[in-house]
Amino acid sequence: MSRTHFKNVKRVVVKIGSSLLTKGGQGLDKASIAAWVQQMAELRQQGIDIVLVSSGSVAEGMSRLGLKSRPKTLHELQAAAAVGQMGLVRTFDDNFQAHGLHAAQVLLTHDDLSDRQRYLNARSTLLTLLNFGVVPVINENDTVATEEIRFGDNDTLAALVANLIEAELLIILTDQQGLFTGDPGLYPDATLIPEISVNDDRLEKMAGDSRSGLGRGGMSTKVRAARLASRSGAATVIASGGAAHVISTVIAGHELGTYFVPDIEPLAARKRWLAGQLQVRGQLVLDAGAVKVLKSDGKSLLPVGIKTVSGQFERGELVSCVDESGAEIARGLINYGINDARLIVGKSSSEFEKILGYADDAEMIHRDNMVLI
Ligand SMILES: Nc1ncnc2c1ncn2[C@@H]1O[C@H](COP(=O)(O)OP(=O)(O)O)[C@@H](O)[C@H]1O
Ligand SMILES: N[C@@H](CCC(=O)OP(=O)(O)O)C(=O)O
Repeated sequence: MSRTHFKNVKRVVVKIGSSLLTKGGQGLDKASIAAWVQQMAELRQQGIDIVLVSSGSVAEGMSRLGLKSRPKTLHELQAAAAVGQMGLVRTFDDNFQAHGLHAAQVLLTHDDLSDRQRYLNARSTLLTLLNFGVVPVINENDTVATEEIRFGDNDTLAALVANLIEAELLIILTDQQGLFTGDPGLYPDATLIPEISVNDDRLEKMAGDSRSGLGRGGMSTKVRAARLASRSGAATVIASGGAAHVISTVIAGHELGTYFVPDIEPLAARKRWLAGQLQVRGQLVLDAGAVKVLKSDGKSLLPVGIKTVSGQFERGELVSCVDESGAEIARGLINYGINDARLIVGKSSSEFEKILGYADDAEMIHRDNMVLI
């Protein structure tokens, strides 16, 4: 897909980072917000579905509470987020109303998307809002999210939302012009990359962390988000929120920021949901034969090809499969809890009944419940 296709997109996710929204921690940047909303409103009025993923609740809460630096403890962060989210939604609501549009607040935790039923519910609610012509404004539900159930950063949340609603384009607005060959704050000679494949091995090395003290992700989570989004075929553009008419310019297909080309085979819907799971409960080390049948033959994983298992998991939970060098090959929902899995690794299915006292699935992970990495 080239940038010229962006002119025809029907569904877009726009993610705006904390550093942009809050003028480096000085309170919400209302002029910029008005400009972004105007561009989104124009697109909405042309019939394009727009979903906004907005960070900034913690940063705005810090500003309202007079906190000089991002709180360190979870309860302070959660309190700041609760205060700041009020300002955030009010500002977006006022701005969308000024264009005759309704916004809707949607707060999500990772738990909401890891449970298949809730995932499907979130999807139908978002699609219903879009059918009503509403602009959903999504953020992580910071006040209740514990480490266990959080996305961790809104770049990942935005990518999972793009997967959820099958958006064709994810636009990530940040305080840089796009992805540079290195963090421009640390490497002044770094140059902007206008276009790169989501498969390019150099991405990891180039993208670093956040240094603003306001945001959480940095460029590394944005790159990961571009990869995640590509699993449902979505293209990603990372661009500067400060560039004039940034959203409209990207959609018009002009060269701006970094375009991540989604040149991978998109995954089927259920596998996409699997690939978006973040809480990995255990690890299986596979022998070379098992790695081969998974990768090239598209088969299920049998216990006989597993060397060791580790972690704490129940039947149905997500585990990661690695080769003997530790490289991740696949992820999937396992058919046995850790205690039983330990007993049957390396064994053939004809022995399970004798070992476990019952005969169950022959596969450790069925192909339908597995996604290759
Ligand atoms: N290769 C890179 N190119 C551009 N920015 C980078 C790179 N590596 C790290 N960064 C850092 O990522 C920051 C953007 O991420 P972040 O602070 O999380 O912003 P946001 O609040 O928009 O999510 C930049 O300000 C920069 O310091
Ligand atoms: N939910 C948090 C998001 C924090 C976050 O990911 O920030 P950023 O890296 O700026 O997108 C908030 O609203 O403050």
